Amino acid sequence: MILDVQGVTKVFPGPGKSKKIANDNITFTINEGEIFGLLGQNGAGKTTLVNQILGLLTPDRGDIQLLGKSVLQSPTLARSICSVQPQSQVPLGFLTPKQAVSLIGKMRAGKKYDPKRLDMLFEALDMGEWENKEGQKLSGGARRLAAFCMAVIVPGKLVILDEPTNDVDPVRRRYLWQVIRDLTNDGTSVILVTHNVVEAERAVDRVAIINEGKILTQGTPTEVKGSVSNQMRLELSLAKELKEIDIPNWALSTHQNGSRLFISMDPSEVPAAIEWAKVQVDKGQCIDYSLSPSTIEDAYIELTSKKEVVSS
Ligand SMILES: Nc1ncnc2c1ncn2[C@@H]1O[C@H](COP(=O)(O)OP(=O)(O)OP(=O)(O)O)[C@@H](O)[C@H]1O
Repeated sequence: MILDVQGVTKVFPGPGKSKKIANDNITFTINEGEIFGLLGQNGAGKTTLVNQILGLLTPDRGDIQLLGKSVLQSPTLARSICSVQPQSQVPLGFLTPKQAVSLIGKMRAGKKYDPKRLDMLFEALDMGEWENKEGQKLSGGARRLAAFCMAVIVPGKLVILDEPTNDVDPVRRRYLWQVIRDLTNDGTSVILVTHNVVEAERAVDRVAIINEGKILTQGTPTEVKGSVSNQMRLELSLAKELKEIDIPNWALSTHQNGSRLFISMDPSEVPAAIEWAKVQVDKGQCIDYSLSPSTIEDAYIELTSKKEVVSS
């Protein structure tokens, strides 16, 4: 086991005399070679948790062990075991991605630094057009990829990636997921912090959904899908001017996000759902629709809207 988080609680002072429980009795473990997703909305408590794993914050209760040693007793432990890509952009200034990544590589590995790994990473992520450009002149996506390479040029046993695909184009996202998966082949473990549940579903071995400081559920994507795993979902793009839409009685649950309406149903209702969706398009109520098996996003919405503990 690479990481063992047991009952971690972190409370911050809030406005006045109030308190903010950022992490509430969080427990999970990560095995060698595993990609573990930490999913949660803004303010769920993900960064607070990561900062405690890195020894940058001390838990009020609980313990965190890296490779069997407590981070609390040895706050500098994380430096030798973890590498991190932070959520915020890394300022490259006048450095080119190549200079920045090789600098980090030499700092971490010293004489053992192998420049061939940089070439391999840049090639795998198709970074040729940016590698010798000044960092401050690069797009957000290019800088994000450079920051990823800085984190993994000499990867620790645990690599923590906070929203690594933000601003990255869809083609390079795919390359990035492949590089992340390749990292695990030699036993490196990865924590992927994200709000992008759909992407996470494809990439992770196990996942925990965190909401208001608590882990609501954790397991493989299939386990986490749980109750929704046998459902289908209809997604509608509603017409802009639409105020209300009558929800059909076969709907098991609905969720609206801006102009996107999601309706879950039993698979036996698929013909009725298609018929109903066509009528909505004909009436101009919606622009288009799609039907798919329920995803981890549906489970996430169901869990976080109930705001109750399902398992831990
Ligand atoms: N130093 C602090 N002092 C007071 N409150 C804090 C502090 N750091 C975090 N919080 C609060 O704790 C809660 C969890 O914050 P955290 O940054 O861990 O969430 P997050 O899941 O990482 O969010 P995001 O996805 O937006 O980065 C939030 O309500 C936040 O306002």
